[in-house]
Amino acid sequence: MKFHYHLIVNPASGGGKGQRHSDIIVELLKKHQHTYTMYFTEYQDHEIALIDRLSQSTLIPWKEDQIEEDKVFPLLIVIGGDGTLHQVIERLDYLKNEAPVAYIPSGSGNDFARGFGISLDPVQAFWQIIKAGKSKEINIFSYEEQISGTRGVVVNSLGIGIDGAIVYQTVQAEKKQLLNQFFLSSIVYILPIFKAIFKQRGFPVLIEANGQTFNFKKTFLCTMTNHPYFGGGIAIAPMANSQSAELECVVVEKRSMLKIFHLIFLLLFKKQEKSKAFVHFSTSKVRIVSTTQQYCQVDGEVIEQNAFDFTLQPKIQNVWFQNVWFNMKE
Ligand SMILES: Nc1ncnc2c1ncn2[C@@H]1O[C@H](COP(=O)(O)OP(=O)(O)OP(=O)(O)O)[C@@H](O)[C@H]1O
Repeated sequence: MKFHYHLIVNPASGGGKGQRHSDIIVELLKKHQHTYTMYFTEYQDHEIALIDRLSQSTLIPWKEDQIEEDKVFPLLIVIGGDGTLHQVIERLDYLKNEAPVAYIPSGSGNDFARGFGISLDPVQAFWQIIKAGKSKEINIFSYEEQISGTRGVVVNSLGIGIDGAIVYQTVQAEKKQLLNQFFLSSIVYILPIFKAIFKQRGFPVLIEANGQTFNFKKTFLCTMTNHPYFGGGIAIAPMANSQSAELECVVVEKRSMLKIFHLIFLLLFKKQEKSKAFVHFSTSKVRIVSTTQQYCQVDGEVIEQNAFDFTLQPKIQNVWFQNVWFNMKE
């Protein structure tokens, strides 16, 4: 079987990492005499139009029993951050196209790559794709939200409360920074986190899972994830297993500020289970009802303040990578 690689590149991801990584990958493709076509995203959500076009004309599911020596399989490779990958996978899901997706992580957070064992080094990630040789299935999850009538997929995590508020405050700070060239960029990322933490009030959440109903009166964070990482490598759920078809549901209740900062400290050492404010459980399906106006994040993108009634369950995604790393330099 031969391959033709179709590369969707978000050059702006990771502050230009997408462009730099795509240059490296193109060099490798040329050197190893692979054929390829490049598609650069030029504006926000451009991935959707590109997937629509490729889905109609090119992308097909991988069928193990239809492999032929002289046939060429069109393999999609995404070069971008978690947001780009989310957009691509969500659109393929919407179009019911089961084509496999390969991925070169090039964002600032790269939680999907950390969670599923893809190297953050583009050369290593390239060989994880080339050496894979076939499509495989992983577990991500899908959601339906009753109040807005929306549905979609989650490749990393979906959270209501403080994580949504931090993403919101960070986006606002980034917008302001564009107007103020002299602002220190590291402060731009630290200040919104503190602002969100101090502003976040405890809020009621109802969770239905595993045939039980849980009522949390003063929720600070309520996050569903299928692997350990969120927020750019923070192991919010170290117990989550990316190989299992279960979701990990994490709830933190608001106590005093001192207890919140103690929990953040424990989090840095993956010892959060020592805190009584930290609750977690695994489930194959979950409903989360939050009746007050809260921010929500889906794979690091913010949903404006609202009430939410989410139902989430695992979903199979076809991917093209081996989670074995290769000692290849180029
Ligand atoms: N050329 C572009 N300019 C600006 N935004 C773009 C462009 N191409 C795609 N986008 C948008 O960028 C967002 C995704 O960014 P992405 O998450 O991949 O990078 P990141 O934010 O740097 O990484 P991470 O999520 O890992 O922190 C999507 O909303 C996508 O539509």
